[in-house]
Amino acid sequence: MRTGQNKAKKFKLSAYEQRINAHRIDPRTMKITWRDIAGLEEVINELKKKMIFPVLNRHLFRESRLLQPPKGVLLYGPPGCGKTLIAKATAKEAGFAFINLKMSTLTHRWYGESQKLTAAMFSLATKLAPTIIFIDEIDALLRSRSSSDHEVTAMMKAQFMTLWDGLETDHQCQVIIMGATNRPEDIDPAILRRMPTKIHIKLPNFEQRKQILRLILENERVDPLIDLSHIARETEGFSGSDLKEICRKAVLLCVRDIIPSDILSDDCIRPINQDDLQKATMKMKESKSLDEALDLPFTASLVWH
Ligand SMILES: Nc1ncnc2c1ncn2[C@@H]1O[C@H](COP(=O)(O)OP(=O)(O)OP(=O)(O)O)[C@@H](O)[C@H]1O
Repeated sequence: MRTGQNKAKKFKLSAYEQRINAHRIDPRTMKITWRDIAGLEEVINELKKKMIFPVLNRHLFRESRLLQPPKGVLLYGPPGCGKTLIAKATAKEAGFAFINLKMSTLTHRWYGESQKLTAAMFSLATKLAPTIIFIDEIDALLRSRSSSDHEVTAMMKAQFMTLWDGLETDHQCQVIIMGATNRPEDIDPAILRRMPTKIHIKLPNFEQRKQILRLILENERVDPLIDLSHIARETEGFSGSDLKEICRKAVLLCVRDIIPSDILSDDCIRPINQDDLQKATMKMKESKSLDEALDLPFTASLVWH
């Protein structure tokens, strides 16, 4: 398969394209595959059917303008539920070039700069096609238009849409914008129309939480008596990212048991047991309720306490 990495070498890139190119990830070096995502089979199947299949089999749809892959896909839902994971795995599995940007990468205090970066993003993606441009926090710029819009923002939004429509006209050009947001209600309706495939990635339910826990602990040493159903029941309202943090905290409990012994053999860290997972869950609950009390968006704490 000819990947974006190979193709990029064949093209001369402008200075602005090179700046965007710094945000490109070669699908061959990407580690994430469908196997790294638990509980989202329906989402994966929808993406395979609506996006990957038509791009990889474009010869079948050459004559039809109606059977083209969408030029835009919106992934929306609460933080930490796998939107970025899904976008990366889609690019990896399909072998598409992947440009991973935050909206803030394109915005510059000088409109001229923003305009050139936006144009470079589209031109680089076209050169590398098939390409997924993944834009996290897509609502940050492409919010509903209002009279309070800064003139620069309004102009940039207009330019973005014009270039996007240019892709639409060239129906053989395989560039797909995948936007992610926690606030779909804030996105400009004109932008939403350009993303006909909208996928809601919700907080995981009981079964999904169990599957995520199983996957995260797959390669860890765990006590065979561990009851993941119990932890899944205890963690209603938790995201995949929260569950990962619980497992990380549980591993830290095992490590803490061996400190300060100094000579360590491979199997000196005991397996994670139910008690570790339950203690870690309690810690996470406390930390989440503190964040809620302070009205902070929850971010997994990186400090063990
Ligand atoms: N369904 C899942 N299966 C396996 N791991 C998951 C799943 N959902 C979340 N995770 C874990 O949570 C981490 C964060 O997920 P990700 O960055 O994809 O969330 P996101 O929805 O893009 O969040 P944000 O809106 O904050 O950018 C992942 O790296 C992974 O470890």
